[in-house]
Amino acid sequence: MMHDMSVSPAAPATIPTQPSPALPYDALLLYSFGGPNEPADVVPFLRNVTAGKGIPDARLEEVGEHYYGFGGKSPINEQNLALKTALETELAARGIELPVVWGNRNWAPYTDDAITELEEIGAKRAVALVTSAYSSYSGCRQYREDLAVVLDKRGQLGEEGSTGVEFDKVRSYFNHPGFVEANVDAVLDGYRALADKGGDAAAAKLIFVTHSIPDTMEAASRVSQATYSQQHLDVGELIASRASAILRHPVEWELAYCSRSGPPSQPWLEPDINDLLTERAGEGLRDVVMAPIGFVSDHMEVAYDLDTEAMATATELGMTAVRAGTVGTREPFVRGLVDLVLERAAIARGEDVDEAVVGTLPPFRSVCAPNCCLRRDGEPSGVPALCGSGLAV
Ligand SMILES: CC1=C(CCC(=O)O)c2cc3nc(cc4[nH]c(cc5[nH]c(cc1n2)c(C)c5CCC(=O)O)c(CCC(=O)O)c4C)C(CCC(=O)O)=C3C
Ligand SMILES: [Fe+2]
Repeated sequence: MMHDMSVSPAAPATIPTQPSPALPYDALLLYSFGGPNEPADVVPFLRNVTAGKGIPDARLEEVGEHYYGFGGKSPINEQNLALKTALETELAARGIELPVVWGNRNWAPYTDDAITELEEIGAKRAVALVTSAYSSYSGCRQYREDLAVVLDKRGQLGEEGSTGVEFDKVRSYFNHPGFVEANVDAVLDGYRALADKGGDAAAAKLIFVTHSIPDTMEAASRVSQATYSQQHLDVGELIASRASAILRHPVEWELAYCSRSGPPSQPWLEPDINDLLTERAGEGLRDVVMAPIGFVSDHMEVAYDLDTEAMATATELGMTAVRAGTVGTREPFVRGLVDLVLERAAIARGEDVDEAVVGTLPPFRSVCAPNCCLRRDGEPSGVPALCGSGLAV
């Protein structure tokens, strides 16, 4: 394996590999959601996120309070900077020259800022790495649409796609070995933390948590081989069975959701983590490890919905609960992301690639299908999207 430095003598990191394994790409776009840095950012950030989404004002005020409770600052930006540094370090260690540019859909540095930076460094063809592991409108297509919308505003969207910097995207990576391995490590740390807290690890339930989405978005996400929830269930089984093998006791697990929004009349994926804790406590469950596999780092949803709200619920119910970490900058995750970038590059070069994958689902598409991950089934978004087979909506 390329990353196994033990098999080759130490080489200076400055010697470029010829030809670069990242070709045809000359830059990596670390593409994320964004979040506020200070109280004055909160309302404009929420406006950016919710433009035209029909989220009730009451929900927005409530979410605003979550941010104000943390000084108006989301942890997400610092975490993305840490991931950027980790990616740069991993690329340098492998002798790969590929500048990393960071951009967000909803806060500075915006997509537009990132494209400007790409132009400034002379990039012609970038590969986008989105900070969402699972495929759905929110975690995939919305990023692809944002690229097209921003290029259009810059006067750089032609019939065939970008007339400026070109973009491809790394596939949804929830079932890549690096992501799964890092989550197994995080879950094992969670079980250790539970034991430290006096919990009964052998009797504990492992509850995976992810962001809820509307049922309609879930249904539309199936276009790419398996729906959003099925993707979680597939890696959940894998993470739990691997953790169980290492812990040497059975690990029972379930999937729960957090951060529901939208009007109450609109069905979203359930059970909510708080409802599930309440129900299981009623059945006698005392010990819980919550593992937020739906998030790649400790976003506000993790800091508020899990560490604050769900923890309070668990405490009220008399449970011993811990929250496992997110993959963050864990070594297997970062290594896996760089492997994925090189895999995407090989696909772009037209090579026959053996895509690394774990679980029962196939590797997700690197080039999205025309109707992939629409917002709602059968309803074309009306917005062109990059990184697919054509600009078709
Ligand atoms: C699947 C999914 C992910 C996981 C994948 C990924 O990681 O990308 C995710 C991530 C995130 N969501 C975030 C924040 C928000 N999401 C909102 C609203 C929504 N999210 C949705 C889905 C998802 N969202 C959906 C279907 C909506 C309804 C509106 C719509 O249909 O689009 C709202 C509006 C208020 C509210 O309703 O809560 C906010 C403020 C932040 C930043 C956190 C921080 O600051 O640390 C992050 C990383
Ligand atoms: Fe969200």
